[in-house]
Amino acid sequence: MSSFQSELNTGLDAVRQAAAVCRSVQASISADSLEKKDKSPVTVADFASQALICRTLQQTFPDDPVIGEEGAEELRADSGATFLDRIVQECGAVGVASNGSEVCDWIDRGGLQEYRPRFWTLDPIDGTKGFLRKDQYAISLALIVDGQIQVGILGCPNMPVDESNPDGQRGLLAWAVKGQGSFLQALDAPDSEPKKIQVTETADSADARFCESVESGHSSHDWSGQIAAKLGITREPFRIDSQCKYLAVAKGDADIYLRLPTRKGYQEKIWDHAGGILVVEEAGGTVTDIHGKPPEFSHGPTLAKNEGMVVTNGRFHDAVTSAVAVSAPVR
Ligand SMILES: Nc1ncnc2c1ncn2[C@@H]1O[C@H](COP(=O)(O)O)[C@@H](O)[C@H]1OP(=O)(O)O
Ligand SMILES: [Mg+2]
Ligand SMILES: [Mg+2]
Ligand SMILES: [Mg+2]
Repeated sequence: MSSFQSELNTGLDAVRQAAAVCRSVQASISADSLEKKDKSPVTVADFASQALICRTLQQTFPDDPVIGEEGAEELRADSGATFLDRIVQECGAVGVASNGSEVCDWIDRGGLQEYRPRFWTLDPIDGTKGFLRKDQYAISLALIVDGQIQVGILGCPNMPVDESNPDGQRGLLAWAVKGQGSFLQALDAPDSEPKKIQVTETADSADARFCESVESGHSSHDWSGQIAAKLGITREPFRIDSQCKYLAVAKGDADIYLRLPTRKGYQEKIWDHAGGILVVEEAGGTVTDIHGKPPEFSHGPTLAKNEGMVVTNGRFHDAVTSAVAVSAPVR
């Protein structure tokens, strides 16, 4: 078996199962809970997704630690009992019978806080705001060995299977193993032939389409506007939530993804990037932080030595980081 095949297959199974839970919970969000800005659906889905993925990883790789976004502390408190019941129910709905204490133990398998030579990192729902708006979100899982991302997986349950038909079938699963390319499959067609994906061949940055966060609190829209002007970009930004932006670049729907810090001192979390980065790099793209430095996955849960992120198809990466530098606001 070629390298990391077992890790990849286990990760793909885990992400498919988590996607089923996320979809079922997202479908239950009512207009009423949207109106009330009720955050409980995303809380239930976040925890259930992390529980199921950590459970699957534990079964196949019992010695592998996980740096996951969530922890079960609040669920173990008396005030968490109602949530915990709902999470147990959601796990049951995808065929995983459990009880509250098991679910909490699975979630807390994601509690590694420091660097290890081999670990997984998991964002059980990336883009919680998109999830609540019934829009885009991602499930991101990656395996890091000696500081290098070796396996990256993105589950994107709401991404259109055919970009030209946004109202058609939805749900994509993308993955990459280092050195083996990036692949894409419809989430609901696990037996279909995976399609190799490639970034665009756009050579002039002025022709580029860039994507960025919907939320201006997560990535500065003012700054990206100035960068676009410097690069001569006239196309409107493609705003989507979550690591779906990495997928958009990897499969050629966009040429650039900018993540620009809104304040000094924010440390990006490794689970917000690891899965997406490998999928872009193996599709031929380039990823650095805003200073042109490669992301460093050897400092625990955050990218402590990096700031923001710049993702391109690799044709004009230095021009983009230069435009970022010359237009940097005083922070
Ligand atoms: N101040 C912030 N700056 C950057 N990212 C943030 C900030 N606050 C939350 N996030 C995280 O940004 C990501 C969403 O980014 P985007 O806006 O591109 O969809 C999520 O990982 C979200 O966490 P979460 O995983 O809880 O949703
Ligand atoms: Mg996230
Ligand atoms: Mg998250
Ligand atoms: Mg969160």
